[in-house]
Amino acid sequence: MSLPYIEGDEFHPEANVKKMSEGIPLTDADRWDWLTQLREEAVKRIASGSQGVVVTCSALKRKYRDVIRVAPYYSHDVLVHFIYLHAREEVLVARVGARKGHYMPASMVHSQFGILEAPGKDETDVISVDVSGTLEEVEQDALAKIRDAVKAELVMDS
Ligand SMILES: Nc1ncnc2c1ncn2[C@@H]1O[C@H](COP(=O)(O)OP(=O)(O)O)[C@@H](O)[C@H]1O
Ligand SMILES: O=C(O)[C@H](O)[C@@H](O)[C@H](O)[C@H](O)COP(=O)(O)O
Repeated sequence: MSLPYIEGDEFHPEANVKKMSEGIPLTDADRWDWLTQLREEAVKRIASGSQGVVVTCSALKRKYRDVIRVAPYYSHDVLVHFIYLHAREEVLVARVGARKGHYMPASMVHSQFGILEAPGKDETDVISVDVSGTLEEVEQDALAKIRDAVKAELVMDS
């Protein structure tokens, strides 16, 4: 997509990383400043001339997504889209278990499913992508859906 990329993991404070390394799920309070910071970083990139920005993070609850959704309040021409990457728990546990050199143990995937609020039908800014397939399949599907969403937006604007 040739856009700058903000990886949410890199913005967790040390206390959050320590908790997650110990297999302790974060609380809403632990996530609040982190989500705000991700939004601020994204808005900053756009304000400094970027056409857009990709942020990856686990916005598991609707109220977390709402933190990101207020971005246009700070920078009026910003349009927010979410891409909801979903797969069955077993698939994600296996992938996280096989991942090397990351602080998050696979055991935490379960608690994340426990609090996950899958986007509702009324969250019309969400594009859903099933990530059970290969990386190539996921990439193609995601890019096709993003292109469609952008096209639909241009039609609405014209
Ligand atoms: N479609 C896929 N097929 C196989 N492995 C995948 C796929 N997507 C991601 N992975 C692997 O799963 C692990 C978790 O993916 P990652 O991108 O780190 O997820 P997140 O940052 O959302 O936790 C990584 O080791 C990644 O290489
Ligand atoms: O809100 C949270 O509980 C964390 O953000 C968590 O969801 C995130 O998954 C970890 O930072 C692990 O990093 P990965 O997203 O790379 O697995």
